[in-house]
Amino acid sequence: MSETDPSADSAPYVEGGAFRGAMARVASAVHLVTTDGPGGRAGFTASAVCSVSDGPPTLLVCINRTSSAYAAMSASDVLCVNTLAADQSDIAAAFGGRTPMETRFAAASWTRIVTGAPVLEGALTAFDCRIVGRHPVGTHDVLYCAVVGLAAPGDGQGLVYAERGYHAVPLTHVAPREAAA
Ligand SMILES: NC(=O)C1=CN([C@@H]2O[C@H](COP(=O)(O)OP(=O)(O)OC[C@H]3O[C@@H](n4cnc5c(N)ncnc54)[C@H](O)[C@@H]3O)[C@@H](O)[C@H]2O)C=CC1
Ligand SMILES: Cc1cc2nc3c(=O)[nH]c(=O)nc-3n(C[C@H](O)[C@H](O)[C@H](O)COP(=O)(O)O)c2cc1C
Repeated sequence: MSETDPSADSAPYVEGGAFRGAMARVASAVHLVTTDGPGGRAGFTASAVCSVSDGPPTLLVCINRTSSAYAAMSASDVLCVNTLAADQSDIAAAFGGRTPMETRFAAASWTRIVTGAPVLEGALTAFDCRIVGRHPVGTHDVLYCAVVGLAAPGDGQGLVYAERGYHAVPLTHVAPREAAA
């Protein structure tokens, strides 16, 4: 474990509930992170996904070690980040917990491209990845993912999660004041 130790610093962590309350204000894209490997087929809904670098193309994914998908993700070298479209909140809910894995996957159609990880048909876009690093931080593991395949991006609207609910991205362009002048 290589967490920052707050006792080595003057400021302790804020309380977890206050942190989650603040994070509820932060709108995030919604993804299904899926795998298929020695631990079987598994997937979970994730908002903690981030682009790390384009050289080489790398994403990070954060997974709670209590997740029912954790054992399969740990046993696998591959995963796919399937970014959801606005009309896919039902499948986000299905992969968001307390649903058996086979029921989750039965809720949609799947394909495979490079690694064999499940690629969601109709996703806004999908990043097929090899897992190249794992780093525990608190309750979660951060997975570093080399992007080795892309599914053709759809032309729909994106799905975002904010204020504890799902919303469509209207893509209303807002120009900074100086750019508009
Ligand atoms: N990064 C994660 O692990 C996330 C987990 N969730 C799960 O979904 C449940 C419902 O979430 P909400 O309805 O949004 O209400 P909430 O009040 O539990 O969470 C509000 C926000 O805090 C963050 N968050 C929640 N749980 C977290 C966790 N364990 N680790 C890191 N960040 C976390 C997320 O940004 C979330 O949107 C959560 O209790 C959690 O189990 C939801 C979003 C992100
Ligand atoms: C919108 C949303 C975003 C989520 N983001 C994450 C995430 O980034 N990482 C994570 O480990 N769990 C995340 N979760 C929670 C998992 O999808 C899932 O609920 C959790 O792993 C427990 O599921 P289980 O019943 O399969 O154990 C999120 C849930 C929702 C609804």
